[in-house]
Amino acid sequence: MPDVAASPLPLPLGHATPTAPELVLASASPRRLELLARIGVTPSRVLATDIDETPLKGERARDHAVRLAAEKARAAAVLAPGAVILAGDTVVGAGARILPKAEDEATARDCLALLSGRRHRVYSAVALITPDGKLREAVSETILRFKRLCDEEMDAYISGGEWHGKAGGYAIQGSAEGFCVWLSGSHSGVVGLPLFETRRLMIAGGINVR
Ligand SMILES: Cc1cn([C@H]2C[C@H](O)[C@@H](COP(=O)(O)OP(=O)(O)OP(=O)(O)O)O2)c(=O)[nH]c1=O
Repeated sequence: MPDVAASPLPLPLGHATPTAPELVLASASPRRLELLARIGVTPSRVLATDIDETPLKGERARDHAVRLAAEKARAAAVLAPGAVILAGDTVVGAGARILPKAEDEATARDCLALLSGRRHRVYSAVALITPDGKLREAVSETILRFKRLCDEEMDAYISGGEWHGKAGGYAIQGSAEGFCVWLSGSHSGVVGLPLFETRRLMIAGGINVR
């Protein structure tokens, strides 16, 4: 009969060690929580941060996403010392422009007009701070092309409200996927947390992930 007591017990998923530090998700985005659950990770706490998300002069979309994810993680680390902190940031870039997070209809409409019939990129950055203070960072880049949108399509999309609070004024996880001719990169990244990069960072940080 095997010596059951001697065999190591599997650690609960999403935990670092048997005396695991708590895992804090530094994000108010419900999408990030749902995406993390898909790789078996349940944070012990969710902490929304309030950082200035204004792009720096001349800042590129990729650099902006990486900087903001790190700033969110650092802000949460101050509030939860000794915890493992995970943060993310998703930025839509069209040409040299960083598109805003749409908080009103006019902004969402401007974003859709810019994205209509052309390619754009979504950068989704993830930052992990471990209790030793080390910051690990990763970013996914996804290229998407939307069909040319007619006025009726734009009006219907705007009245549906899915754009609210979303970078670039759309949510690929909703009806906007019907506008997407193709995408190349990370679907989870576009939604808010690139799961391949996130899982890799967590494993590098000593977190047990499915
Ligand atoms: C492009 C795109 C973005 N988004 C979302 C992901 C992010 O929640 C949001 C971009 O804003 P973020 O600043 O990345 O995140 P947030 O403000 O929602 O949350 P927090 O700063 O507290 O972490 O846009 C979608 O849900 N679907 C999409 O297709």
